[in-house]
Amino acid sequence: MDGITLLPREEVLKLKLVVNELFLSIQGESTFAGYPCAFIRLTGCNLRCRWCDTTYAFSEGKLLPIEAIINQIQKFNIPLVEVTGGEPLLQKNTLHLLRLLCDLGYQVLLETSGSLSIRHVDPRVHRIVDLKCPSSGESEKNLLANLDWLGERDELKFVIGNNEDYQWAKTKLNEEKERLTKVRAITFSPVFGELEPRILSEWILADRLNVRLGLQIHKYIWHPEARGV
Ligand SMILES: C[S@@+](CC[C@H](N)C(=O)[O-])C[C@H]1O[C@@H](n2cnc3c(N)ncnc32)[C@H](O)[C@@H]1O
Ligand SMILES: Nc1nc2[nH]cc(C(=O)O)c2c(=O)[nH]1
Ligand code: SF4
Ligand SMILES: [Mg+2]
Repeated sequence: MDGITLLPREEVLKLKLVVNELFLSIQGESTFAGYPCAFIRLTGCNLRCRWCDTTYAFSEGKLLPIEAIINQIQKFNIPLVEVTGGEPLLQKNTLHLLRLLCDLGYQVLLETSGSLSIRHVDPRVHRIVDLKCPSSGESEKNLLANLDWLGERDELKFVIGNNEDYQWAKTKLNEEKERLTKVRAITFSPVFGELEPRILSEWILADRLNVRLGLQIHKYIWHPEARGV
C-alpha cells in the first residue's frame, strides 16, 4: 500500500468508502475491551478465514462519503472509535479516514488482518493486527514485514482454533521476539464456539506464557451472531 497524499479536510470529506455498518457498542476485543466504542465496519475482505464471524461484511455495504461517516460518529458522542471490517485496509480511502478521525481528536483503533501493510497507517492509530494461525486457512497470507511497524500503541492478536494453532503461535512469538519488544499487548483469543476459553487458558498457564487471553466479550453480552454490537 502506497502512502497517502495529505489532502485538505474538505477534500477528504468528499472521499467515499463502502460501509457495512456504523454502530455503538461495548468494545469487545483488545486492551480497550469494556469501553463504549463507536464502530465503522467497512465492506470487503481479501481473505476468507475459515472461522470468520463477519462474512456478511464481505459484500454487503453502501458507498458513503467520509463526511456522512463522520457525522454519524459525532452523533454517538464518545471519544473511542474503531475501524474494522471486513478488511478495512482494502479500501485506499481508509488511510484518509483514519487520519481525519485522529485529527478530530478521537482515540482510534484499527482491526486488521495482518495481510496488508500497516506501514502508512497514521501512527496515532492503535493498530490491532492479527497473525492468522494455520486453522484459519489463511496463515500463508501473513505479511510478516508488518512486525517491523508494530510499536507501543499496537497489539498483536492470534486467534487460536486448536492446539496446533497454539503451538504455531508460541513458535512465532519465539521466532519474532526481537520485533515484538515494544507492542502494547499480545493476545491469544479462542475461535468462538470452537475452542473453549478454559482449555486455552490452561495451555497458557501450563506454559506460563506472557500473553493476554482475549475473549470477545460482546458475544457474552449479546447473541454471538448479532450484528451491530
Ligand atoms: C471480523 S475481523 C475484521 C478485521 C480484520 N479483517 C481482521 O481479521 O483482523 C475482527 C477480529 O475478529 C476476529 N474473529 C473473526 N472471527 C472470529 C471467531 N469466529 N472467533 C474469534 N475471533 C474471530 C478476527 O480474527 C479479527 O481479530
Ligand atoms: N463489540 C464489538 N467489539 C469488537 N471489537 C472488534 C470487532 C470486530 O468485528 O472487528 C468487534 C465487534 O464486532 N463488536
Ligand atoms: S480477515 Fe477478518 S474479515 Fe476477513 S475473513 Fe478473516 S476474520 Fe473475516
Ligand atoms: Mg466482530
